[in-house]
Amino acid sequence: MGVKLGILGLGTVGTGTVQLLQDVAGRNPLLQQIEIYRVGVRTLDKNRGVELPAEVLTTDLAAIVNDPAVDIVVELMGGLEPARSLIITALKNGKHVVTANKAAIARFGAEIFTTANQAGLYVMLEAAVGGGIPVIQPLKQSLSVNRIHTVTGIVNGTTNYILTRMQREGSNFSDVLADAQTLGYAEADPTADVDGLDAADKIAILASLGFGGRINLEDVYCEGIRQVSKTDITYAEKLGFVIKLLAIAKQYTDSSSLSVRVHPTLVPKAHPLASINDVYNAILIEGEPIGQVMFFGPGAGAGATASAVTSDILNLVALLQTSTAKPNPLLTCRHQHYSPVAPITELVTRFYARFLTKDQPGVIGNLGTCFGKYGVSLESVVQTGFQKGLAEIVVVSHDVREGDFRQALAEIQTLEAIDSIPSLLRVL
Ligand SMILES: NC(=O)C1=CN([C@@H]2O[C@H](COP(=O)(O)OP(=O)(O)OC[C@H]3O[C@@H](n4cnc5c(N)ncnc54)[C@H](OP(=O)(O)O)[C@@H]3O)[C@@H](O)[C@H]2O)C=CC1
Ligand SMILES: N[C@@H](CC=O)C(=O)O
Ligand code: NA
Repeated sequence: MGVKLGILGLGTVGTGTVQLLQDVAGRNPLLQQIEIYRVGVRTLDKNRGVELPAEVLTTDLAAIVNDPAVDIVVELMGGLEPARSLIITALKNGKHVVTANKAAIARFGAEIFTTANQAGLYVMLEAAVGGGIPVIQPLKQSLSVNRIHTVTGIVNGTTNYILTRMQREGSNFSDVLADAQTLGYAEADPTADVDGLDAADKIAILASLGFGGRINLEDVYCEGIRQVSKTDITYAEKLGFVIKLLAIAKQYTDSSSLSVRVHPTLVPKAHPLASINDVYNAILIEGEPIGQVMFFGPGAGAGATASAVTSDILNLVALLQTSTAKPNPLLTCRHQHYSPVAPITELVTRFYARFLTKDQPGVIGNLGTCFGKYGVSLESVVQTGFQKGLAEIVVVSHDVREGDFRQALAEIQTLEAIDSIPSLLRVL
């Protein structure tokens, strides 16, 4: 047969991809030219939900990437090692690579793309961001004539699923996480989802494509959703917001640096990202001259992610059939420099903060005075609840430099009437 695949991993995404490739009727006819030649797994004695000839399954993944018969290596095992070394070896052996592994690309992208470019090979990663949503190829091709200003995304299905159910049902965080794991959305170690690290990997990749420079992952500010409480979801709702884990990359207008960050954010209910629920992802891209364009779809799960993986395989099959000696510049990743990323203290944004205070006269006045001292102006102040004999005060600020807001909070924390500041969230 035609093009031989060596697939590394037969878990959620690997199984979805094999199922798609084994059921090609009614899909693109080029799929008929693909042979599932080898599939590498950790253990052979698992029920996989797909039928494969015994000689196809192997636990020797090194043999797959070294096998001269393999044309394309499809890395769907996840993790950093041995995924990284297997990808590098595959490239050194002249094989194109398809991967869903945002963790490896965000950390080892420089090494992987340099190796690929030197060998005139492609590394395709549509499944790595937004699951089934086509967003990598549009950024590389259809949108690449634009000057990109901002990329704002809900790019982690697991946390969006958790926040949606917490909001809708008042459910408890850990029960909903268990459901997301059962549904195959979560990473092998779900802390990568919950702590925002998976979203940070993805926004680093999107920023790199959108702004044309590598992103050092350590420069990406990252907060997850562990501290988002039912109380804040309820307050946000009353104030006209929903809470979403947003990944944002933005070009500062007055400098060459970027803001690249992941954090739970209060999103106004009328904003297009506010209605993206469950495992769905959406990526809102703003650029010149296009204006706003939003990509929406399933961000995780076997079938959706298999669609993205298989579309990358299909692109490579088409290239292998029509191949010219020169790589297609719209499919490669060639930038070498790192984009400067500004520290989070330079961010200018609105804030939501919740305070527990003694219930005594003058507390709101003291808060206002302290904020005023650091140039923080308040958009709203509400005192509605009581918790364990303490008054609960919620403020939303106007746009303010994060460093100034934090200085004000540090001083407020020392006020005698302040018990604690249980929540601090940014507002879109
Ligand atoms: N799940 C999703 O919705 C999405 C996942 N992704 C990405 O896709 C990749 C795969 O994810 P997913 O399918 O969920 O992961 P799973 O944990 O479900 O599957 C991983 C597969 O890789 C195999 N594997 C892992 N390590 C080794 C090893 N050292 N040697 C041999 N085989 C190994 C496992 O073998 P065995 O079965 O024998 O244990 C398993 O078949 C990850 O990079 C993930 O981030 C991207 C988008 C969405
Ligand atoms: N764990 C990830 C899977 C897709 O990348 C998520 O929940 O989005
Ligand atoms: Na995608």
